[in-house]
Amino acid sequence: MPHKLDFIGFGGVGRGLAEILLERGDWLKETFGSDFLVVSVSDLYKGSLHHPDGLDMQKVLDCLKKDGTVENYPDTQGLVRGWDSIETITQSNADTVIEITFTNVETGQPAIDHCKTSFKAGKNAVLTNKGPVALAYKELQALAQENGVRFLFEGTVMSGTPALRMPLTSLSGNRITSIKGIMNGTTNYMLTQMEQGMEYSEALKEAQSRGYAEADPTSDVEGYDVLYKVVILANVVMGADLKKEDVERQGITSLSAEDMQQAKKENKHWKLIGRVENDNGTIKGSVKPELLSEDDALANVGGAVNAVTYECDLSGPITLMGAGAGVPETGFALLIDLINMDRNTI
Ligand SMILES: NC(=O)C1=CN([C@@H]2O[C@H](COP(=O)(O)OP(=O)(O)OC[C@H]3O[C@@H](n4cnc5c(N)ncnc54)[C@H](OP(=O)(O)O)[C@@H]3O)[C@@H](O)[C@H]2O)C=CC1
Ligand SMILES: N[C@@H](CC=O)C(=O)O
Repeated sequence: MPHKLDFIGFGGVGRGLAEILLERGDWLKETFGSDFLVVSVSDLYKGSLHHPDGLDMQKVLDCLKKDGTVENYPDTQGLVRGWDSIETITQSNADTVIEITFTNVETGQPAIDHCKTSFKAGKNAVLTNKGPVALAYKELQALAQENGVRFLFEGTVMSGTPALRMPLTSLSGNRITSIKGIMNGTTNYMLTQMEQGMEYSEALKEAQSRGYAEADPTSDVEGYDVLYKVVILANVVMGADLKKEDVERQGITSLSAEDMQQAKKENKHWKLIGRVENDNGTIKGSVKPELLSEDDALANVGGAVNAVTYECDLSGPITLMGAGAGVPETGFALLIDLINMDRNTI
């Protein structure tokens, strides 16, 4: 039986996963026994399609490329058009909802409701949307468990780089006492370009065109995106109950290309650093630009690459480095959750 998927939201990340499934669907079936079938795509402005026997995703992508919407997807018997996100989740025959709408840094909505509706309908939810995990992790995890379904979200921190699964699996048995890292691809890309002389606004435009930035890039440059990742790491990896209001936050908007170049002359680099620290039993989080000297492991992490160090009491510090954002990379994060779901592993 195929593993049937609803795509709720269909922007860059949705396209990333769709392209991966088209390119290596047969291989995934042969290698892992995972047979993924997209039965719905529901996007606010691009439109909505559902077919219980599956959509032709090449045709969906072709329509989007040509028209920017799925309106001209060919009619076939059984095709349903126009369902909104909630109708799709409640009425489709999918097993799993892929929640890839924008991250709302104020309320986490409508994604929190998308997750709740999925669980109550007996569907798993896999997301890269940080809102539900940062604001309602415990409640959603409990609801998923109550309904016997899975809640997976590897791509919420560092896209396809396993910043959550690695500490939760390979580092287990350690006490992780602190986490520190560069956790935003957009700003790290911008700071790297600004070090080379590019102006702030040009660097932001490039990061947006490469698919790294949030729908509203204020979230990236003002540090909200990293704040959410800090809360997720604290609560999911360190078992804390950190709230977004508890986290000190400062973004990169006060840094200019001149600041970056001046620092470089002194063999230093400005980086936007997220931290989670255990301060005598109280877990604290912060986000702010820090001036790192060359001997710091994070100083030369450039472009959209991110890196995070987990301070572990048994294994010592372990640093993970890889893509922090990007279309295929984040599509892959969804894929790895889906494969682990099929294997019944975390
Ligand atoms: N891009 C990246 O590198 C990474 C992104 N993420 C997260 O993944 C998620 C998706 O990112 P990305 O694809 O880049 O973002 P995009 O902004 O490209 O896509 C989000 C899509 O969701 C749609 N949408 C918004 N609200 C609704 C709704 N209520 N119902 C249906 N569709 C809706 C938007 O519609 P429209 O535009 O048509 O209005 C848009 O097409 C975000 O939450 C982001 O934070 C996480 C890690 C990395
Ligand atoms: N906008 C984010 C995307 C991933 O979470 C970033 O730039 O890191």
